[in-house]
Amino acid sequence: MKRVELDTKGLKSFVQSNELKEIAPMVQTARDLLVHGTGVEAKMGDWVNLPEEYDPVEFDRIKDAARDIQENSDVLVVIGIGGSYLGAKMALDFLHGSFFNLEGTDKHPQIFFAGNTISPAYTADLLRVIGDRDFSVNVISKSGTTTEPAMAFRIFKEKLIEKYGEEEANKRIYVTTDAKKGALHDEAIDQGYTSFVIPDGIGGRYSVLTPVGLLPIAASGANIDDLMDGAHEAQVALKDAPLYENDSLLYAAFRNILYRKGYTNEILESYEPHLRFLAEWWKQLAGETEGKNYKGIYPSSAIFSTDLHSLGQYIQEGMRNLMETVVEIKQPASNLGIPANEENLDGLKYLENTTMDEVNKTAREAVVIAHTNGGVPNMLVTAEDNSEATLGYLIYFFEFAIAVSGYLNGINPFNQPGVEDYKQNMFALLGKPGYEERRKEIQEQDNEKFH
Ligand SMILES: O=P(O)(O)OC[C@H]1O[C@H](O)[C@H](O)[C@@H](O)[C@@H]1O
Repeated sequence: MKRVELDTKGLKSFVQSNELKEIAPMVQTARDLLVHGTGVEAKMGDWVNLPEEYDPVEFDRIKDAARDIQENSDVLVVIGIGGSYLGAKMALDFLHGSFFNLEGTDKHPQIFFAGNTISPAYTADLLRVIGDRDFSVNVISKSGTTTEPAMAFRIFKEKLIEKYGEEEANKRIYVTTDAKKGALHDEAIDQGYTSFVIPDGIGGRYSVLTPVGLLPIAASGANIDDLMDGAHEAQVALKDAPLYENDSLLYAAFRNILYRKGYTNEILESYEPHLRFLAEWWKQLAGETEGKNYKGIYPSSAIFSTDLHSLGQYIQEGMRNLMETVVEIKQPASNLGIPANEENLDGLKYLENTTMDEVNKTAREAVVIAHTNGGVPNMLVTAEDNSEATLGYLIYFFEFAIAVSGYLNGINPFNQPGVEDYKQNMFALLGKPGYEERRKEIQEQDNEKFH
């Protein structure tokens, strides 16, 4: 068994073999563009070989920094947004479960995330939760100029300086940013912050296996050597294997066959709440890679069985433009039996010889039958366990499939021009110097009323 496998039983009545045969050569071509670096913006495909090309010296520096943080901090605040946030958060939840921060141990700090919102309430709440405890900050921004993390960095840097004075505060600031340019890069040089590099050839949503994810993951006590080994296992298994022996390529092929048949929304689901952020990370990876030229599968997510009680009605009987991809952990970190109860007032006696995991997996089987019968095609991605190696493999599996999907649909998988519009408007409305013209345009638009 590979660490991650694709099960397509839930596609039987939706996809014909000839359709897979028809798309096969196009999928192989898209993969070749990615792997041979001949596709558009190929320079951003360095993550493909990252598991065997990452810098071992910086990797050891990350582990050293993680140890320092574990020794001198009760809290680590990770400041970043988008690809500079979601990968680390996803990994911590996947590896450590839903209550990592509440299981206070002296082995690792609590790890909180800031700078992924402009909410003063969220930020003030976090400042209050930290209180007067010892803390460090890892500020992450590839561009070094994104507004949300920059605002949060000012706030948490001020708190560090108030608590420790500038010299000690500077020792508690870890920067992950561009190797050569950007406001964060320049400040790190000026102030002597410990800093790590986001490689030029790896964009934010593909950067979780760079220092962007590795420092927070290492600080949590997880084994980043195993993480990279798992990603390397995936690179060996997936990079060159032909379509029919390549579950990542098959996932790309099937989701695109379904997309072309009108299933334009993909819901990534899990029956494990601690995989909620796996879907959040995947939504940026898929949505920001594919949503271009007014095309692309819209990525959404759900946690079952919880959301079967809220979204179940729509999925069963709403518009038939949905496909579902369930991510399931074969060997969950824990399992529980159903306690015996003589009175059996709840009628659960029939479950007393099963475990919660058996019931959870049976629920998934039952839901797939109901939803496929209702006209919703289903795929199942099975991950062996919630180990670092399996997570590394899973990250590579999805990054590879989504980038191939992008090339398959003739778009640039590595840019994100569409995120600039709102930023220009925000800067104009906030009165940022240089945006006066844009501000005037917006005000003129405002004056146009329906007649
Ligand atoms: O890492 P940064 O440069 O701060 O960018 C953080 C995020 O913001 C950008 O607007 C893009 O939407 C994302 O692709 C990126 O991950």
